[in-house]
Amino acid sequence: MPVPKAELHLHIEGTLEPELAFALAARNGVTLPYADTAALREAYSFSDLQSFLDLYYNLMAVLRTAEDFTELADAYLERAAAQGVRHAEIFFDPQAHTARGVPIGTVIEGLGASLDRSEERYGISTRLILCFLRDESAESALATLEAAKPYLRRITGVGLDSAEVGHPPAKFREVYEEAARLGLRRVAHAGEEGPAAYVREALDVLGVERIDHGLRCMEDPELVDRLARERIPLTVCPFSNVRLRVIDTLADHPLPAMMAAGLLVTVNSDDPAYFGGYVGDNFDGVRDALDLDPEQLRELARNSFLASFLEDDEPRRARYLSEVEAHTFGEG
Ligand SMILES: Nc1ncnc2[nH]cnc12
Ligand SMILES: [Zn+2]
Repeated sequence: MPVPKAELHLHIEGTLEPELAFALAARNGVTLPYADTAALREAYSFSDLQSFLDLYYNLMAVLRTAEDFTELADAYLERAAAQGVRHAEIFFDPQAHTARGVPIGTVIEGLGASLDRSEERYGISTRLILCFLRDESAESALATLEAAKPYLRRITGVGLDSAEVGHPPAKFREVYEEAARLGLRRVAHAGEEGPAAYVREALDVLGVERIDHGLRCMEDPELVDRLARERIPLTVCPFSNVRLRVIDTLADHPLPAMMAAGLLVTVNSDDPAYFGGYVGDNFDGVRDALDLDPEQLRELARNSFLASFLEDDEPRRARYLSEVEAHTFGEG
């Protein structure tokens, strides 16, 4: 049995498996530039973040109706449940859909229909985090937040993703200020390909409560001390880091060094359909490649709930944490 865990860094569009992509393409009359699922899978060889993003955005063309988004989320939740996920805080990229003429309401209500029955069907509590594309303009991010206002009851927080280098967090100061005024939680990708300075800026200028990835903080010991002291969670994605060539191999991953430095790190899957595994696979991968012992794995699982946005339901968080403490580690 896999250890109970929360997944806090998961792009729902990154769970689009080739089989579902082809099924949706057929249903929606979209032609994909790949002969079949095997040919598509062969394209999953990336040289960096941008080479992945190009394919990731192109494949979204198959997502058109609310039902498509519902099916996408259902498929993720079913897989996540099988890997021990009890709570999921799910990113989505509205601008990638509105740019193709899919209304934001279609996206949010489609995802929402799946999330509404997630607990009952899959035993997973959920939150939704709206991400701004940092390679689009600040004005576009503001317009996206404005368009999301009728749906805010479904949205817990905002995030920042897409091509990092050259798009520093400060570009989005205004939209994060507005998100804070609306009572939204704030996170941002930083220090994935971009420098440690972007991590600092996300904290100081955007007021984020969690850093997504954050790996490159390790180049700045003062920043590491601060992140540890302030208990700022880092949502690390080991398979993603290897596939996007942020690190060479899993055995080189700084995860153990991050834990030893006292950082509140969590393990996540990022875009599991593209990077070779879901969150339980990432746990197994780091366990094997980095020789993590059961107490380290328990710490990672515990951290996932401590770092989650469950402040509105502390009894639930306490229940999940006691499941972690009661877990017996065997092979998983
Ligand atoms: N790993 C990642 N980094 C930045 N943007 C993303 N969008 C989806 N996955 C991403
Ligand atoms: Zn990500």
